[in-house]
Amino acid sequence: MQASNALHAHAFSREERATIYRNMLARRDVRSQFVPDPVDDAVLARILTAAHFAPSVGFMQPWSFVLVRDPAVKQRAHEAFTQANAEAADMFEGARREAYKSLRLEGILEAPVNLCITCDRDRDGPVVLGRTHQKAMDLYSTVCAVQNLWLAARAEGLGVGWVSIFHKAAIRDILQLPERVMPVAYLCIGHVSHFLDRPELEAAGWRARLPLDQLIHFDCWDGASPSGDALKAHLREAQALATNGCPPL
Ligand SMILES: Cc1cc2c(cc1C)N(C[C@H](O)[C@H](O)[C@H](O)COP(=O)(O)O)c1[nH]c(=O)[nH]c(=O)c1N2
Repeated sequence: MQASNALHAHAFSREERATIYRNMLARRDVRSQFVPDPVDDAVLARILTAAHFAPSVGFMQPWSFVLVRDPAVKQRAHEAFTQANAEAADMFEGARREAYKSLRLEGILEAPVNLCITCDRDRDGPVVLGRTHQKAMDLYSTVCAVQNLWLAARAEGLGVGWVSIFHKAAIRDILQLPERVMPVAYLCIGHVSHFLDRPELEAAGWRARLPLDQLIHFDCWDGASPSGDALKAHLREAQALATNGCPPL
């Protein structure tokens, strides 16, 4: 009993854990459900703070945040999306192309706030602890900041939609980013009429969520584990709960 108490000493309470999992399960990529109500600066400050407290390689904190509220800038971003999206549609064949064209893949003009999260590739000089052998670690760190913001926004009742169908050069040009600064995520942010209970691409029949138990490997890619079946049973159970929006507790 003592050992068990010690094991759980640092865990959040069951209720708190349920809330954290609910946050992750209820987060959605939002494109069509934005409403025009403005986003309060205090709320924006909170979700940006969540982003800023993300992990980063060597504590590099390579991110910056370009907040876009000017309709003219949004308009330019939307035009850049429209051009890239037409090119994207042509990359798919036949029925898949038609299906692609029917998808809504951005909410740039409707979302009251657009936010580009960038990565300054030189922020801590040429040699960064933890990034010595894999230069992309600064980009991965920036994506951690994106995810923090996305989850905090969901907790605040704000929708976030990530738009990546752009030529990077177009976003760079529109936002006048310096050469060393990479646009990592262009996000549309705002209050929503509602949140969908599953991914829009799943609901549209574009792609289904994969079974997690088939994505687990033991010790190496083709490895088997004597206790693997037990873990896989837990995974199936947890995924079934999560699929129904229930915290897997
Ligand atoms: C790096 C990256 C880039 C994009 C996305 C996500 C990520 C992580 N997603 C959102 C994506 O389609 C969505 O996350 C999945 O379909 C799963 O849905 P939920 O996020 O769970 O609602 C996305 N969605 C979209 O409509 N247009 C886009 O350009 C992109 N780009």
